[in-house]
Amino acid sequence: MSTVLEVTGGTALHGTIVPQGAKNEALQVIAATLLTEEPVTIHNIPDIADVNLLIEILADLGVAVQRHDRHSCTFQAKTIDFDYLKTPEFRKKSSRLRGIVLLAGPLLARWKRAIMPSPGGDKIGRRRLDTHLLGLQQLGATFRYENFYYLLETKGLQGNYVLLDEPSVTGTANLIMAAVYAKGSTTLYHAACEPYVQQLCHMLVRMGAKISGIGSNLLTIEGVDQLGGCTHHILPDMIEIGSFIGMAAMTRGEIRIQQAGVKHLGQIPQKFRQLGIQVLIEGDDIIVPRQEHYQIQHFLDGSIPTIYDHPWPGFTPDLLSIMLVVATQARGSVLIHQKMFESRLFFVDKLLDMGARIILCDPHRAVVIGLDWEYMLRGITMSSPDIRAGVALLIAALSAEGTSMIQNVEQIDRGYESIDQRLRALGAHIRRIEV
Ligand SMILES: CC(=O)N[C@H]1[C@@H](OP(=O)(O)OP(=O)(O)OC[C@H]2O[C@@H](n3ccc(=O)[nH]c3=O)[C@H](O)[C@@H]2O)O[C@H](CO)[C@@H](O)[C@@H]1O
Ligand SMILES: C=C(OP(=O)(O)O)C(=O)O
Repeated sequence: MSTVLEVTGGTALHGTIVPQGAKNEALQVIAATLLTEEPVTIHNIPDIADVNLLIEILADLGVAVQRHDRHSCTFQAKTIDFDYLKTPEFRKKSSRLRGIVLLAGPLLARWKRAIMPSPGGDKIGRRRLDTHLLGLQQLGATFRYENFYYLLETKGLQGNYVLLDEPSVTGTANLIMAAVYAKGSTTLYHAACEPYVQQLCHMLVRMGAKISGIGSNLLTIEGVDQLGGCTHHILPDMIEIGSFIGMAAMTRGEIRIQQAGVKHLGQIPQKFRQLGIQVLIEGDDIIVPRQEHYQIQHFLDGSIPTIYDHPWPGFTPDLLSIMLVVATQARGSVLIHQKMFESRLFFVDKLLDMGARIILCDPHRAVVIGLDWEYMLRGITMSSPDIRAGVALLIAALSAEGTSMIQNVEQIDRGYESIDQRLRALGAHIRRIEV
């Protein structure tokens, strides 16, 4: 048995939707609950497969997890069952989750040893862990590869100056969580500074950590002896918000995205505007009004625009697949350049089958020549290769004429909460079927 989404496209989406809490923030802050023996309560946790799996793994490790409702939990990490980290069960679970790498920093900081297994997550190209391991080494850890994991140990972490190899998001989070207990002062330069890393820092400060430079790529952390409990609220998921903007445009509908955390969205609204989509801001809501056509904006010199990813405050790589699919019905052409990951654009083959005009130049670049509704995409059967390509295909299916079947829905469920149910409330013809 497998789950398939059956989508009959061509219906404009209408109504109001509230974004879920951010997946990538949730993974960081839930891992950070390991840093204290006191209770930490987290609100606005998205009810999605990846986050639920991390919570399950913490419970397996011996953390007391109390669920208050679908989106709130209290975690209390008094002790940890280290033997569990070497079991086949842990190996199996960790191989389904990228966020598992986030346990290394807190475990090392509090218990002086940790395991970093070969993580799961999206298969979207090489995803190296050098920044994590070399950074932790500079804070006084040793590491060696054993079987399916890196074993990290320390006699006591020591503050240091660490110039990160690249501004890795989870790498920065790991180093911050290790440095809060390192002796003396740590400087992290070339650090990732996206809102979810900032949120982690704010939470740690509320727990008693001393961190300055939050929001910049230069963080200074003065080690402390102990952290206490706190309450934390997760931001809205910016990738989900971008996905809803794309759905509104591609179905020629009108959507209000409520409580979107507008000031944390960085370049996202302006990049959609570059595709010609109206993105209106009203208080903390985003409104995408109905538009018959959207015209891609040229660069000032009149040249064809490029939309590419870049570490924050640049444009997130996780929305490029969505920009690409939205461009298929724009007026004009755009080059989509996915710089960070080399296997994320292959899903365009399915869009070609649906009738889109795209030239895949190489694994990183695709030129999209917008159809401007000269004709609609056609519904087909397709498989979701990764979480964001999966949603891009879902957007294409919602826009297309006829019925599409999207297989491998587990990929979408990793990061989007009850997506079929929530889209039905906006008028989509979508149902989840077991085949
Ligand atoms: C669980 C989680 O939080 N996952 C996110 C996190 O993954 P993750 O933390 O794993 O991603 P990293 O930030 O480490 O980098 C992702 C990839 O981009 C490459 N790279 C990174 C920085 C850079 O300046 N140049 C460059 O090429 C890296 O080599 C790596 O292959 O950040 C990624 C980049 O925003 C997002 O796609 C993931 O959704
Ligand atoms: C790449 C992503 O997720 P992960 O890092 O969890 O694989 C993503 O969220 O787009």
